[in-house]
Amino acid sequence: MADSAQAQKLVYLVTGGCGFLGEHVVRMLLQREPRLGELRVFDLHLGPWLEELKTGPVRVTAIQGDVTQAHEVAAAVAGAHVVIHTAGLVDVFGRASPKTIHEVNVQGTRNVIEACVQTGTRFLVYTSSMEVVGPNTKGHPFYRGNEDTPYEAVHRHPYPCSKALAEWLVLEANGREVCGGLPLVTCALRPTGIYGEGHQIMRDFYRQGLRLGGRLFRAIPASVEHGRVYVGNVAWMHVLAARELERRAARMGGQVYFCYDGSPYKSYEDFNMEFLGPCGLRLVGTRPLVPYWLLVFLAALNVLLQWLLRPLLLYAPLLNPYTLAMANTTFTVSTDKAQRHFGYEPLFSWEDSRTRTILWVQATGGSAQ
Ligand SMILES: NC(=O)C1=CN([C@@H]2O[C@H](COP(=O)(O)OP(=O)(O)OC[C@H]3O[C@@H](n4cnc5c(N)ncnc54)[C@H](O)[C@@H]3O)[C@@H](O)[C@H]2O)C=CC1
Ligand SMILES: C[C@H](CCCC(C)(C)O)[C@H]1CC[C@H]2[C@@H]3[C@H](O)CC4=CC(=O)CC[C@]4(C)[C@H]3CC[C@]12C
Repeated sequence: MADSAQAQKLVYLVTGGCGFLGEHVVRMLLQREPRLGELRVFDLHLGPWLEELKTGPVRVTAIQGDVTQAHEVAAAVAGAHVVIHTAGLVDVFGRASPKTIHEVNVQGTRNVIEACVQTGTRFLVYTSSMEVVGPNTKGHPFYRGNEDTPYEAVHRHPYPCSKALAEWLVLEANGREVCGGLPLVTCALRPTGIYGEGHQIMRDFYRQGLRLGGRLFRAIPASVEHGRVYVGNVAWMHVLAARELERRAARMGGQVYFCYDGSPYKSYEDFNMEFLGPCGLRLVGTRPLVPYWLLVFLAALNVLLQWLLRPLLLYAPLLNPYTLAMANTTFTVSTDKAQRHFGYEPLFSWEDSRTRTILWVQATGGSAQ
């Protein structure tokens, strides 16, 4: 009895813990992981909100660091039981160079794996992405697919290339002997497009709509389905996967899981309107108002402008050939693998997820926060 009361307190490390998803993972761990003794939050940029967490019963350690620096990662990992590696450079707009994206997403992940091996940390959950699968460069639809659905995953863009390589490294590391002689257990979670409180792009669309007099203009056919998942459920899935990796190592080790919940299948724009509509915006047009060839032209023009303006300023609009292809290609998942392997059920219903997101857009959408 004394044993269970004093059950081992665990040290968790969350890389990228101050990002959009990372903050939700941090807060979820504090709320829902009873065995948590210390929570290390590692990020290039630490958020001021971390301070308020330091007053609770769990020791919260903020570590400002860079995943590309192996020694900084090793110092943060040393003594941790579990690592949740969400840090990443999410850039599909040409803000960062391909080299930087590779360094952060691939070398950063390699550093995390090597740190686990060197310091004896046995459990690693990696935040991968739907993008390691697709949409591919050929624009093939992936319609309600699962982890075993055959799909030609071909990428050229630096972001999906980096995520695919990093995911491969993580899965390949499963079973490696860590310091102390025990095997490393890893798995990768693949969110589709995440939404919820803190989602910058949602706020950008809201502000754009306000500037356009409360309207957004349909650019993508309503029939194109784009997979979305609520950030709270993605965070919960990370917490649960991290918890269950030890108990279900044989089943979960080296596995990939799409992140899913009850969010409806809709086009990217119609889905956003679920939140932006109640905030007073409307989507004009039942069909795209701009012909597709013109969007393709404008996307190509944006690439040219980005290149021409680079010496003067960073021009990185939302529309480019890659984002257009992403929004214009059906990619949705339908799976229960996480439920079967580690008992995942979404923590937030669609109604909750929607309400929480609407309240957040209303509260912060028009402000500079
Ligand atoms: N936002 C989305 O829809 C999706 C995101 N993902 C993945 O989820 C993870 C988190 O993404 P978001 O929260 O959306 O992005 P984010 O940009 O809000 O968070 C990433 C965090 O990583 C940190 N970071 C970046 N470079 C770093 C470095 N060199 N060293 C230490 N920390 C560094 C950033 O400061 C940031 O706090 C990423 O790995 C991303 O690839 C996967 C699927 C969908
Ligand atoms: C910004 C895109 C929408 C632009 C619409 C247009 C061209 C008409 O203005 C977004 C469409 C799809 C998004 C991506 C998708 O949800 C999957 C992602 C997974 C990740 O791992 C990171 C984020 C993202 C690449 C996401 C980024 C924005 C879109 C391209």
